[in-house]
Amino acid sequence: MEAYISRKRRRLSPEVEPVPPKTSLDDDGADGESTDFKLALLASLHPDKSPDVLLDYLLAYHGSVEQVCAALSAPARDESPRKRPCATGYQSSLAAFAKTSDIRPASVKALTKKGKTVHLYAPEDVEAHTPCSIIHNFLRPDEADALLKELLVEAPTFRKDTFQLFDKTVESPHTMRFYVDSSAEAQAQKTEYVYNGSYVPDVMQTTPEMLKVSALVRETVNTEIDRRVRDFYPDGKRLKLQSSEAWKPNASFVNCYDGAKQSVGYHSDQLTYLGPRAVIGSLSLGVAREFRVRKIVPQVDGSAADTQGQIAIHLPHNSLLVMHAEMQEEWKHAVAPAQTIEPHPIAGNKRLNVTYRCYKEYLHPKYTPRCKCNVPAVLRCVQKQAATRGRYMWMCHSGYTPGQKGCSYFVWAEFDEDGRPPWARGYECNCNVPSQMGDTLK
Ligand SMILES: O=C(O)CCC(=O)C(=O)O
Ligand SMILES: [Fe+2]
Repeated sequence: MEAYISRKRRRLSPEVEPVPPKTSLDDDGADGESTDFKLALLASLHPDKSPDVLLDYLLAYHGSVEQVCAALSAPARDESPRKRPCATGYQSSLAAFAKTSDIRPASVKALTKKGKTVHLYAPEDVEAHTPCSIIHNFLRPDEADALLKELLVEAPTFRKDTFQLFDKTVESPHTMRFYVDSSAEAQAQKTEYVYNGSYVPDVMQTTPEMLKVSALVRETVNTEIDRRVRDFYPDGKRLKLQSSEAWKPNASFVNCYDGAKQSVGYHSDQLTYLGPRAVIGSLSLGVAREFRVRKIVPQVDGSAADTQGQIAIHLPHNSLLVMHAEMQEEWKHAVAPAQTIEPHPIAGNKRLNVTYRCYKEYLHPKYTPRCKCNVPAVLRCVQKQAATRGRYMWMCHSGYTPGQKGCSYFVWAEFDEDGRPPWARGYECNCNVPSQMGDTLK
């Protein structure tokens, strides 16, 4: 359902984003050396330091052996690096190297450089350096196992997401299914909601364990949103266009990754039915995998974008990752293929993932603009082009899928401070702020 596979885009109009430059972020970096090699080098230079300590330094200095050596040779610091936390046996924390106030996202310096991957394990590092927060051991072990078992029964009938790219049918390298909370809603989804220009025939009603867990996810995600706003956002206020209503999941994509090679390419989730500044609660079960995120760097005058590297967040069994309101518009995420995986006692080689989402009634396709092909338009946010970055547009679904027949329909989208469109109940005209869309929406 999501635009999982990275691809070049055809240019629609000067207002729409240009073709992004191709990037390769899966290697070990511009200097070409692996972390193991760097650790071996550091160990030979600093035989008095344990590999754990050297790894912490390497992470803190973005993989630069030179900077680690300089730091280790400098006179002793007052605050020596904190002992590694040991919740999962392999966790490391960057927090020992920076005061908390220095690493709030508002002031954070780029943690990564182009071509580098920084691995984060500790919740305090994840929330300081990415738009996500993570809760390990989220459910009681028996609850997590019950949900996992239920999903393992469902998973063999999941399908690969497909869409048309020129004359080819492209498949995402994992399987999935979409669930909604009632059978009436499942029926409506099949006949009313459009994804990548097509109806989705395979929508199911949320299973009993998923529904039970949904209530727990709801409570925790709302708490996490409040904490994020209070501790991380400017002036402790919600982001502009972020809904002030409580987050209430009513739909979910369930993903299955069977074996190390199954994956999802870099993408942002579609906002068409979630609205601006959407929050998603993503529960991982079974095999632990790496969730990679990278910030989208604005492109000024055709300059090279994507100059930052990526951050890998480790998602063990029974962890809840909250993707906060700044995630979909400003970052991309992926589940990378793994070199090796550790089989899970119940799931074997499979990872199951439930992404709980809040579909907004006012974004039902009966209300949203239709393109000239008479198909409900998709909602997109300009991510790269610096001049229009952060503005939303309704456009023909074909606009982002090369080779798809469609029209060039495009209008800027308008929302009030709460992210509600003009036709929603409670919409408050942002009359005292410049319009999001100019005069284009009829
Ligand atoms: O498997 C995951 O953790 C992420 C899945 C995802 O990105 C999605 O469902 O949109
Ligand atoms: Fe996603």
